Amino acid sequence: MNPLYSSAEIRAIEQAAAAALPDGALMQRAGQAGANAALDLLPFSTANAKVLVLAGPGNNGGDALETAAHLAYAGAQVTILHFPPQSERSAERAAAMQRAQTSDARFADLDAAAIAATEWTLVVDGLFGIGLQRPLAGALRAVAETVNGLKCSVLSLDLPSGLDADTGAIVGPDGVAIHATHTVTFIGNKPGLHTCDGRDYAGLVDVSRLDIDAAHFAPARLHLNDVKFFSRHLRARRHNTHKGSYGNVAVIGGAQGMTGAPLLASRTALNSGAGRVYTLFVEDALPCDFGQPELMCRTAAGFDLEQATLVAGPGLGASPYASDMLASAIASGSALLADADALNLLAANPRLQTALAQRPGGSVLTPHPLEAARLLGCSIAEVQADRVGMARKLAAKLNAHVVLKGSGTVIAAPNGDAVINTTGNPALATAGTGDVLSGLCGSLMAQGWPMWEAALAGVWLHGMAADVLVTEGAGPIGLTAGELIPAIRVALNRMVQHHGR
Ligand SMILES: NC(=O)C1=CN([C@@H]2O[C@H](COP(=O)(O)OP(=O)(O)OC[C@H]3O[C@@H](n4cnc5c(N)ncnc54)[C@H](O)[C@@H]3O)[C@@H](O)[C@H]2O)[C@@H](O)CC1
Ligand SMILES: Nc1ncnc2c1ncn2[C@@H]1O[C@H](COP(=O)(O)OP(=O)(O)O)[C@@H](O)[C@H]1O
Ligand SMILES: [K+]
Repeated sequence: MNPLYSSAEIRAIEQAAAAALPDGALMQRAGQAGANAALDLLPFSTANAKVLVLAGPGNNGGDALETAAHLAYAGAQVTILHFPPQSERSAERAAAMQRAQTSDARFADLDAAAIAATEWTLVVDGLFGIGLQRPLAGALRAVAETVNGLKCSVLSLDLPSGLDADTGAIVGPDGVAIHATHTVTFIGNKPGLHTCDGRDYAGLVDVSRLDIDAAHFAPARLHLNDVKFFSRHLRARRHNTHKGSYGNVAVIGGAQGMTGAPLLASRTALNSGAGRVYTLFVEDALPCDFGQPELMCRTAAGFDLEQATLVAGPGLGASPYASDMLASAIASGSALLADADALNLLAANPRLQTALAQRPGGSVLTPHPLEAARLLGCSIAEVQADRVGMARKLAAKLNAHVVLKGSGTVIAAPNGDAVINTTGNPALATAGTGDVLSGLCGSLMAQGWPMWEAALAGVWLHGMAADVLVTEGAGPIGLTAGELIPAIRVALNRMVQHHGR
């Protein structure tokens, strides 16, 4: 089920596994896995391949030296740029060094200009792994910047050097990281490869467990999103059903000048299967959504909030009336998703936060990083520096299922379970896509999905729809939020056909 491990967990697994193995076995296996991944990226005639191997001062550098020796034995022209430790730190690294020295790999003290002057087939990045403690500086930084300017493939060992394995943030301040096209990561998969800057810097990720016994892996509390987590709720429709069988959604929003947001959320809710959808306006209601006349457009005043799953926030505004409506939604017994302005109103009102946290059934919150920062009373940079930690913190604080949006969306439950999503792309970086997501999650909740699974499936489908549209050429540039809606409908129906019972 795609577990993700923190660097502390990886070190514990590594220690336990190493204790039962001959000295250096894990580094040798890492080197073999690195070489296999590299060979996959080289032409069949290895002798023509020019490979630059960057070997740092720690054990990641040891993995690189092992990799270099294997590639040299396979016939590639290997050049090693070695950053030696102040004193050799481990017997295993020393043994790796010896193997590299006795191979045909060439050690060369290349500066940035010399690196840039050669046409490399591949660069293998073994500067730093999970032991990085500060930003890359001096010669290391210059090498990383030069490599980032090359056109060839770049394979990072364990993780792109300069990236934080736990958070996916580039270690700073003002840090740089190797921009890899491929990463082979060792022992277990790592959250930092999949969120924040991780997706941009890691490229295609492959996990090599180094043949470590499964008994050494404790159950993880963090996973990559997987259809298996929610597939049992993908149900084929029974013939003997009617609109009342598929739930009601009421989207609460639509202040003056912001009527588009609740319409996008409402249209998505309808097109993803909710039986009836109400669009509730806190100011003057539109008479009808002429593009989707099935929606029931009403003023929020007088609507019985007990009769629908509530999606509060799209275009809600910050008026006292909007705040009162949110308070009523929180006080209702209906399932509740809060997005956008509802989150800003919550951030500004500790009493609403207390009421939300005390809801017996909990709630779903879908903040982007700025909304999360407001709710947590910190900066956007602090949220982005630890997206998983901050999503968990917010989930615990507000007793809610939190969807922290952005590249590698994090879904966190109040009990600390968390998932990083793998679908989606920068086509989604456009106005209104968040409204589509809130309507989709609300729709699944109205159709009886538990909040956790609705959030996982909603985020998955939303990203999948964007991925399909990009494959078809409708993005990433210029995709509009409304185009996601029919693509989500197709993706959902396909998933039900494939997995539903
Ligand atoms: N020990 C083992 O048995 C295994 C280790 N593995 C590899 O070892 C890596 C972890 O090794 P380490 O703990 O040695 O850590 P790293 O190799 O990531 O680097 C740590 C070393 O770099 C120095 N350092 C940290 N940041 C620096 C910076 N910005 N500038 C200059 N120097 C800096 C540290 O003082 C330390 O000497 C993993 O990522 C993985 O690649 C794998 O070989 C699996 C087995
Ligand atoms: N670069 C990106 N990669 C992947 N997903 C993205 C990216 N940028 C935005 N998204 C997704 O798009 C949606 C944007 O939501 P939000 O910021 O609330 O937009 P809006 O308020 O305009 O609707 C979220 O689901 C977010 O995860
Ligand atoms: K690395």
